Amino acid sequence: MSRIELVGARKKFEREEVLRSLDLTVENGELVSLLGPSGCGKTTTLKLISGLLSLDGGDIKFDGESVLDVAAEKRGAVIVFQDHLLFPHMTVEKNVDFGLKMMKKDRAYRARKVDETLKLVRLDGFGKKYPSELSGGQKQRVAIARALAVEPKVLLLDEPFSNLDTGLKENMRALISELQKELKITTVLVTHDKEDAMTMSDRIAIMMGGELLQFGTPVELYERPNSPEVASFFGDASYIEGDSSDGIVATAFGEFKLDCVDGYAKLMVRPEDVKISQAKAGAASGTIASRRYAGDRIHYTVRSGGIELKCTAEKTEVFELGEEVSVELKRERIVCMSGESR
Ligand SMILES: Nc1ncnc2c1ncn2[C@@H]1O[C@H](COP(=O)(O)OP(=O)(O)OP(=O)(O)O)[C@@H](O)[C@H]1O
Repeated sequence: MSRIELVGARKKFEREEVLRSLDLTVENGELVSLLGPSGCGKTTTLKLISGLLSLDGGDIKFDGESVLDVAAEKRGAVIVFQDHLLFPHMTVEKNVDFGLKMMKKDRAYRARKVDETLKLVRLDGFGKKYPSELSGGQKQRVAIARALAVEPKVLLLDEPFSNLDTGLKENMRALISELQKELKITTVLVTHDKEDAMTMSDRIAIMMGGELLQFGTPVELYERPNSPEVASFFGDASYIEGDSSDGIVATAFGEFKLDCVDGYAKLMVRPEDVKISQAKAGAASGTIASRRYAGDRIHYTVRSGGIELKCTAEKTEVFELGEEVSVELKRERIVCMSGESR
């Protein structure tokens, strides 16, 4: 277990500045996901933590001590890449034993550890097989066993589920979450899948263009995103403009008590927090512009003035295209986007 700190971390490849002063702390035993679009610097960050790449500026600390002068193999951080890179000519056992052998552990210890780790990833009985005899999910588990066998301080996972189909992905997510909690191992997971991030992480770091957009728990990021970019990572959202004065924001859908700076305000609301009902006098209204049946729910868009609001309704709440409806926003769920200008 280690606490990882990136302090003003910078990395350039030729002229491309991939990381611009990244500050990020992963607490002891925490699982943090790095989530962001392709090319935003997630894998680069993992490689910097592991020591496979070196920084152009800033610092990386494990438990408060800089590791910049510590070679990759001495840092105690292992990376599992998406393509799992097992040695094809070695059995599962030998693959898992590889790191232990490098560490010059004695034979009895290695045999016990290989056994123990294969059990941990539910692969007991597979030791004598070769990678070519395994499924994608099993190979991935061998790769994880190989990483865990050396008892790393830090586990770094680079898109570990991207080659797996949905069912297998679920199993792997559950397995990794379980192992991570059981072993209390500080883990950084790189993913571009919001579901991986949401379901597995203690905290999620949203990266874009080499910068951290927001860092927080899954609930914070879903319910209190600090920008439309972050909001859009975790599903649909609608935006309403308004004027803020003394903590009250006036909009076409009513007035809301919100902590926005005075002047122009941009509010975000999730589809499940937009409530539509039969038109009634005195309420804000709109017309149904689209309807999409989704089995257990119905997705609507409601047009009001120049605004389109997305709304997720119960399957029993059936409205017709063009029908006029009343629109109500759940006040406590509205978010004021900071730093937005008209
Ligand atoms: N060794 C390298 N040499 C030159 N450029 C590189 C190198 N490694 C990465 N890059 C560039 O740095 C940028 C960030 O790459 P990185 O692999 O960190 O992104 P990522 O967020 O992990 O993306 P993905 O989700 O596609 O894996 C990309 O533009 C990539 O082309």
